[in-house]
Formats: sequence, C-alpha cells, structure tokens
Amino acid sequence: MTNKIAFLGCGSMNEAIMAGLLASGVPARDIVATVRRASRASELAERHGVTVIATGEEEAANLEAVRGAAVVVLGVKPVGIADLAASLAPVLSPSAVVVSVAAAVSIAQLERALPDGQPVVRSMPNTPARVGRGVIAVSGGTHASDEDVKRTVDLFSAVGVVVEVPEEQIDAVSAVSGSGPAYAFYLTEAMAAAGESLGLDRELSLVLARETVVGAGLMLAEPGADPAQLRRGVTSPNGTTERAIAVFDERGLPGIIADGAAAATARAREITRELG
Ligand SMILES: NC(=O)C1=CN([C@@H]2O[C@H](COP(=O)(O)OP(=O)(O)OC[C@H]3O[C@@H](n4cnc5c(N)ncnc54)[C@H](O)[C@@H]3O)[C@@H](O)[C@H]2O)C=CC1
Ligand SMILES: O=C(O)[C@@H]1CCC=N1
Repeated sequence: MTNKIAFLGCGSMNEAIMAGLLASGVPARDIVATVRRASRASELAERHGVTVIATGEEEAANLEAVRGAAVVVLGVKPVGIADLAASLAPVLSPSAVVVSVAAAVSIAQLERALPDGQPVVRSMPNTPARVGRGVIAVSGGTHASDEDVKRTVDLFSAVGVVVEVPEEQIDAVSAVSGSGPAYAFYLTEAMAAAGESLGLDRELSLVLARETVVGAGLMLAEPGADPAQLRRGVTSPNGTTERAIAVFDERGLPGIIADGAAAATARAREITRELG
C-alpha cells in the first residue's frame, strides 16, 4: 500500500493539516497538494518542501496528484466539491480513502459524485491542526471499512484529538470546534479593544489579550482541566473578575454564544440543501 496523501485544494484548512502532518514526521515525499493559483503553489512548496501543483482552471493537475494516492483529502469550498470528486474517477484507486474536510457536504452527496463503492470519510477538523492541537471529528461513509476509518483516524491523530461521531452530529461539531478557533480569536480581539477603551495603547492591549488567551489555552491543555474550575481560580469573592462575569451573565453572553453556534448549524443545513 502506498503512503501517498493528496491534498486537493490547499487553503487555510488543508494547509493546516498538511503542516501538522509534516511537523509530526510524515515525510514530505509522501505528500502532494493542489491549488488553483501558481503563486500560491510556489509559496506552499517553498514553505513546506512538498510537491504542489497549480490547477488553473484545469482538473488535470488534480488527476496527477490523485494517481496512486492512498488517501485523498478534499479541502475545497463546499460549492464545487462534488464536481471535483466526480472528475477524479479515471485515476482514483478503488481502495483510496476520500476524506472530505468540507462543512455541510454530506456523505451521500460525496458518494453520489464518486465511483460506486469508493470509501469516504467525512471529517470536521479545525485550523489548530497546524500546531498539532486540532480536534477532528470523523464519520465513515457507507463503503468505508473499519480499516479505512482507522487509517483516517491514525492520520488525523498526528495533528490533534480525533473523535468519531455519527454524521448527524457533524454540523453541531462544526459550530463548536470547526468555527471555534474564530470565536476564540474574536474574543481576543474584543479583549484587546476593551483594553484600548480603558486607555491602554493598541499594541500593549493586543499583547495582553493575546498572551492571556494563549496562557489560558495552555492551562486548558493540562490533563483533567475543567474550564469552570479554572475560571473560579481567577474569580476572587467580591473581587474584580466577579464584577466582569456578572456583566457577561446579565447581558446573556452564554446565550449569545449558543445563538451564534445555532446560526452556524442552521447555515450548514442551508448549504447542504443548496448543494442539492
Ligand atoms: N478554514 C477553516 O477553519 C475550516 C474549513 N473547513 C472546510 O475546509 C474547506 C476549505 O476551506 P478553507 O481552507 O477555509 O478555504 P480556502 O479558500 O482557504 O482554500 C480552498 C483552496 O482550494 C483551492 N481550490 C479551489 N478549487 C480547487 C480545485 N478544483 N482544485 C484544486 N484546488 C482548488 C483554492 O485555490 C484554495 O487554495 C471548506 O470546505 C471548509 O468548509 C472545515 C473546517 C475548518
Ligand atoms: O466557516 C466555514 O464555513 C468553515 C467551516 C468551519 C470553519 N470554517
């Protein structure tokens, strides 16, 4: 069995996974990636030392990348992913596992586009995969054997924590961990802006906010970490943090976050319907 992994579409998400795999020791010679633009191809090849082929508007480059690959990771936007999958039929090995990282694209939609019997694994990763701290949910398709799912889990384990979930849960996973890094960055931006509004200069506020979120994240990474307990460790009775949290609660911040996550899930369902 070949070890070749083809990343079709290497933007934010697939680049993060690819970088995480390389950092974990997967040899660059086992990886080939494709992107639309030649400038992006050279940038990626230079940064990661892997083969990157620019497709332009032609799918021939994708066929070249997929030939002989054991795993094909589809990392393009949901619109167009089925056409891309369908175009691979002439070269796709029947045993190759097609892994999709796309939000909202169902296993059924992928299987319809691919040759009959092709093993498919639908996944929902997140960009901290780049630093080996991703969390990746996977669901096996109709023709994915336990071995195919295991191969995907083993691959993704090199870039983070892998959980297996039923496909019906993937949209919710996407709303929590797929989009989640953006929520954490958004909170960081808001903390920095709060510092500015309290009179700190912009650069200092950004350093304070960024390093605080990084530090808090590292504490959460400790074994057995419980966010509620860690929060209580900062919150002195009748102290300053307690006042801040009281305002967040009064204004309904947890509900706002739940509403945002629900909107993300609803959007995923809408995209699935739009894709047909
Ligand atoms: N960005 C994120 O944090 C996450 C993204 N995803 C999913 O990952 C997928 C990609 O998202 P991003 O990386 O954010 O998008 P992106 O726009 O950064 O990357 C897409 C890449 O695909 C390339 N591309 C488009 N059509 C192509 C084709 N036919 N052949 C070869 N390359 C092609 C583009 O040139 C681009 O480099 C989406 O389906 C998204 O739902 C999933 C979880 C998290
Ligand atoms: O925003 C999106 O649609 C993708 C899926 C999860 C994160 N990024």
